[in-house]
Amino acid sequence: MVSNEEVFHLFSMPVPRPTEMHPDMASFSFTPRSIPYDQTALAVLSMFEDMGLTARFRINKDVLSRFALMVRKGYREPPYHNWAHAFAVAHFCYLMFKNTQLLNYLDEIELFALFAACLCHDIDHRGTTNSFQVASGSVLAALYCSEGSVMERHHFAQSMCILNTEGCNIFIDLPRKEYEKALDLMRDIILATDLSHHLRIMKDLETMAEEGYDKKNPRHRSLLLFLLMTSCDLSDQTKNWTNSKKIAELIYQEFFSQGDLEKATGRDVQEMMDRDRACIPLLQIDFLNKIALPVFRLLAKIFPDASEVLQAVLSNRDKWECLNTKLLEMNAPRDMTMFDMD
Ligand SMILES: COc1ccc(Cl)c(-c2nnc3c(C)nc4ccc(C(=O)NCC(C)C)cc4n23)c1
Ligand SMILES: [Mg+2]
Ligand SMILES: [Zn+2]
Repeated sequence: MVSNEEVFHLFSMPVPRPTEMHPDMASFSFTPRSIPYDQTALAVLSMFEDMGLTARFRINKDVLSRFALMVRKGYREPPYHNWAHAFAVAHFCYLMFKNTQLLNYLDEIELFALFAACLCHDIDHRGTTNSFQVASGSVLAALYCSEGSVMERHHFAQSMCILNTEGCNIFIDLPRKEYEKALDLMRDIILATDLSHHLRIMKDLETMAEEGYDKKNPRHRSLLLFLLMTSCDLSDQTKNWTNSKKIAELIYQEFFSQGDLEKATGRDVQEMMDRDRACIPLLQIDFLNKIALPVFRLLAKIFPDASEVLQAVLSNRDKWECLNTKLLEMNAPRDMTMFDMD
């Protein structure tokens, strides 16, 4: 639970417009990680306000304050899957609202659920993967491994716990039908953050982009929400090279810590988790080519106003190619030590 002082401190502050917090907060090139941790809760309120969600859904300011603080507190401190990641993910959702005609594609309840899901989507992450949960026989695996998406089911369960906490339910004043819709959307969107789910629907996403988005088609509406969620989840790759490289450093700190644990317990280690075998530039080129670029190509095709983010990802992929060539020429290691170099 968050203290009443914390809630009162946030609740009593006038909510600035996002661009009053940071002049370029509404532009795709803005890096949300440059917002200090102690300003992020106010920034969440500011984005809710600026998207018109507070007014449209009569979200009580002290409930929204308590919700934002509870969600932030629900994150642990692994190198990557922490509150800074969740905040950056939600900020990209806000950028899509500000830079595209998002409400011509989705309705407001879907935007509300998407933004809330972005904030909550990795809550209580331990910095380890679904397969690690199952292999290590964790409590979460015991709870969820029969359905798969172990961590994502836990993130959703934790989110529901917060909504069921006194004074934290931002959906509470919605009419019953909209309330149920919002929670169903939260569930489907958070479960869709499992990359293996994304890989399963890639063909359907491509078909939808080919045919053209049809907002009267419920399947298209769901697919679009999942594409938007994955775009937000990978949005660190749409920023400048410094950001992209820093994110890789954080992710491989997490992956290699898991690999160390797996080695210590005599289990098989995937190459991308093994600090002695992983070649970071090659792994990143592979991830950008096979996962991130297809996502942002689809996003740019459906939202031409977002084309600049695809260019940024292409540029980062090219930077990894250059860096890989340079390290090869220098016969330099391409492991964690590469992050010490510029
Ligand atoms: C959308 O859900 C997630 C969940 C977890 C993570 Cl870490 C990410 C994520 N976000 N940014 C990145 C970057 C820059 N590189 C990554 C390299 C590999 C993988 C990975 O999981 N590879 C195995 C899989 C393809 C079977 C994920 C990477 N990633 C996204
Ligand atoms: Mg996740
Ligand atoms: Zn995430």
